[in-house]
Amino acid sequence: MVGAVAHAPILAPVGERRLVVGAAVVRGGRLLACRRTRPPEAAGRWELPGGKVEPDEDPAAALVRELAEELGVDAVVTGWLDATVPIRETHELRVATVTVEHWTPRPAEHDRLRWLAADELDDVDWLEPDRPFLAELRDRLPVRPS
Ligand SMILES: Nc1nc2c([nH]c(=O)n2[C@H]2C[C@H](O)[C@@H](COP(=O)(O)OP(=O)(O)OP(=O)(O)O)O2)c(=O)[nH]1
Repeated sequence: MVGAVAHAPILAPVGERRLVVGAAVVRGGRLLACRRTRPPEAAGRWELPGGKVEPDEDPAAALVRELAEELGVDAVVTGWLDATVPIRETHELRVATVTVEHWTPRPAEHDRLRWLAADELDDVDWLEPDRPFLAELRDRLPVRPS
């Protein structure tokens, strides 16, 4: 038994992990998805713009900072989705809704941006932790007439 305990993975409980914040930016009824370029194992995968919250940093302030750094836009956080989703063993993802008044992005870290309608959210290869948020995000987007 001692051996089994010694070899158990050390998983930090949700809440003790370092927080990563992602932004749900919606314009014209579509959600912004960004394609990563690094690290190699995540390059080509899609995510919400955002990043790691620094120690003692307010999560909303961190998201505003990340959107300025990554996209060169000035964002306002308007609310948070309910879920908190683990990222590997060390981090956890929360997602906020944001508004961006003047949308003139200068992508500094992503090689492609896409605006996805409700029925297109499954068209890109999202990072795994983002997938549990898609149903709630889809519900917030208008349904397109078929
Ligand atoms: N930004 C962002 N990161 C995500 C999402 N989903 C997800 O699993 N992640 C992961 C990818 C990375 O392992 C981690 C965030 O790292 P990052 O590289 O984007 O953050 P950062 O700019 O603050 O990082 P750093 O390189 O300066 O340390 O969280 C998402 O929707 N947005």
